[in-house]
Amino acid sequence: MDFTSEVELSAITVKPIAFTEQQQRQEPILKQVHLHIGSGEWITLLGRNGSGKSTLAKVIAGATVEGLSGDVLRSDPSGRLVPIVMQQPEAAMVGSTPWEDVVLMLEQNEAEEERIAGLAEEALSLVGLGERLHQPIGTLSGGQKQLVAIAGCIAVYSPLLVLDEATSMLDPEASALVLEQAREIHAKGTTVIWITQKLNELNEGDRIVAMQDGRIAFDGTSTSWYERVNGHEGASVCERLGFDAPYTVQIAWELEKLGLTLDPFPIVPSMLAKAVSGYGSRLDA
Ligand SMILES: Nc1ncnc2c1ncn2[C@@H]1O[C@H](COP(=O)(O)OP(=O)(O)OP(=O)(O)O)[C@@H](O)[C@H]1O
Repeated sequence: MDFTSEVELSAITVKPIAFTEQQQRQEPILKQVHLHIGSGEWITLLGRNGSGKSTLAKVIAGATVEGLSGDVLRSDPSGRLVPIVMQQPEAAMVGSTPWEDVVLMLEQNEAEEERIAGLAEEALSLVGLGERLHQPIGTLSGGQKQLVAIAGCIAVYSPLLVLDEATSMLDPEASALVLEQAREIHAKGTTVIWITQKLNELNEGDRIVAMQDGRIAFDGTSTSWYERVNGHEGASVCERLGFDAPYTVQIAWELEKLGLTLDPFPIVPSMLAKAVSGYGSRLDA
């Protein structure tokens, strides 16, 4: 496939659909959103309930969004819709088994008929469902259903993958597995928009885009997301936007208060362990 997945949003505004007089007076769902998504980027899109994340995801995916104004530029000349992996994958599933579901998705995307069976099997094996190709969908766990949805995106070579709170209904183990699969697909070159409210899903080097009241309130690195201006409590963007930082970050902040600044700032437990052990060896020297 010879297309890339650059997306450029300029002055995007989405007004609520006016059903009632009260809704007519509502604030726009998205207000003057400007965003450039480069090919191969990983973007973690954060925001509280109702901040506009799903609406923005639909705009990025190229879905029809009523009340939309502004420019959406996609470098994919086919103009085809980007599949969105949702919170509840059942809603988008059409097949009765993982294999059937991915085959139907390939057919919808007009894949070459003789390649369909092989592509479906390959994509499902890639996400670890090679042994469950013909297991009834209803008997799969929530995490396995999400993996079927991801396999569908892999099979149709979507250049852009949008996952809208794909782990919100999953236990920690299944969440980690789904996130790991998305990270692997990204490592192979796919652009990924990972929508979440869980800060323990952030990683070093992620670009964070945070929504508040329909606007982009922050666009920067995961490190600057947690950076406390002059070390003051409550002065990070994370705290100002009302998010609870994970324990790793809270420990790093506590150490900062005691005068111990860790470099690089730890986002995940393994980084904290490494930073602390490095500090210990400096003390020994
Ligand atoms: N078609 C519509 N007409 C009127 N209001 C809408 C419409 N679609 C969404 N909204 C409102 O716009 C706001 C943003 O919705 P959106 O689903 O984008 O938020 P979100 O950040 O994804 O929330 P959540 O995390 O709860 O899924 C919400 O207050 C929602 O009720």
